[in-house]
Amino acid sequence: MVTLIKNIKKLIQTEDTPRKWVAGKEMANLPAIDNAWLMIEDDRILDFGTMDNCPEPDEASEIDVSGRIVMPTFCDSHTHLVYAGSREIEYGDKIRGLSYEEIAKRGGGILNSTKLLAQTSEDDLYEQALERIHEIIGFGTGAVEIKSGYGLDTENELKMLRVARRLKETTPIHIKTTFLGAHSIPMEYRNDQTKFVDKVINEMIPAVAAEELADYIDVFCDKGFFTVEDTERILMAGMKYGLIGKIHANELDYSGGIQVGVKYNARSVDHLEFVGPEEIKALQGSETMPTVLPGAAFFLNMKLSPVREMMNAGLPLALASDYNPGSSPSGNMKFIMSLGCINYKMTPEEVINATTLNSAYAMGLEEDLGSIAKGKIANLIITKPIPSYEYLPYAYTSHLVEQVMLNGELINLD
Ligand SMILES: N=CN[C@@H](CCC(=O)O)C(=O)O
Ligand SMILES: [Zn+2]
Repeated sequence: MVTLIKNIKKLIQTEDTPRKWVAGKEMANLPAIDNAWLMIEDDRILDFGTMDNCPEPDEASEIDVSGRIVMPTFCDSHTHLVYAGSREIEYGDKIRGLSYEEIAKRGGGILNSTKLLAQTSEDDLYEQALERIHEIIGFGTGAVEIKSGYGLDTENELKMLRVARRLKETTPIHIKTTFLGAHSIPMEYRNDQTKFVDKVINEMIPAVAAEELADYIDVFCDKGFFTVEDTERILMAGMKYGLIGKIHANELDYSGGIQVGVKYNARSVDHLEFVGPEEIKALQGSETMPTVLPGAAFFLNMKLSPVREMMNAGLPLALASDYNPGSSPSGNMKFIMSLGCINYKMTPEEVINATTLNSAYAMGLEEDLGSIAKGKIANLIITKPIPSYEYLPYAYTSHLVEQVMLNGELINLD
């Protein structure tokens, strides 16, 4: 089946030669074509160009999008969107002055979600997560990474990852899964953290691998959570089963998480509030995507990651939502772009690069998604009529996504 999208006001993030990512000063450039057409065959992009050269295929369904911008869907490379219930009670505690770490020390935070998850059936968990998947597709997300990490025992970690697999089988969004058994230390292991790490390595990882439930392996390598040594052991164990690293690093301190991630060739290191010259040096020349989570820093009112320093040092940068019940209860990537612009002083071009091509790389999907290029999967956002692409992060609470196409098919967003 051929589809021709005509009269596109601006087609953005176009590519003639495929790039794996955009780095440093290049992030300020956003390739685009004014007054464009885009042709799709089945689920892939066939070709694109300017309207003065628009093809007239015999049999094609045509979509006229006058006044609208077309761009690749967002790739959200860091979420925890399979979770049970919510944590708005803690939200009140935070407002009254407790820090994220203090709440965690008391057995709240992640462990609250662990308790709820254990009481929730797999079917119920699936229904809750499915609603979030529909929500984020409506926001224009076409690919999402989903972590486990609220199970913290083998049975419940598997439950989370089976739900993620079922979402992959039953929805059109592209899903990558990450095993995050080392997300928090359960209360009963607080006096013997090594024993818990042993359990992750000897029991959980083999069980996850036996069912082929994960693409990546993650560790919360930070102050009060897992050490560099723990992280190193878990990464090595996961890599034996073909799992690639994707590390929670340097959210709460200079944890060494970035260095250990790079050492084991992690796909990404994420959060990155605490980044100095040594961390930047470690990332330079590596294949690891620095990924910042503006939603979590905003919601927890944290120190901001030095993104300008990283980009000035020639690094690429991705942004993701971190959709989760504790530190970022939103998967709205357009709002993430706005936070990137407002709080981190990134330009609209930089945030679009960070939420499309670079975040596709951060989840291993850059060959298929993240830009408008011949042969890539036709995952597209068609905006409402808007004056410019800068208007997207600028109008920070307006819903500007009119249609979403996934795998060449328009999605019913009702
Ligand atoms: N920082 C660690 N993990 C999550 C938070 C999970 C939670 O609080 O439920 C994050 O990425 O922000
Ligand atoms: Zn996270």
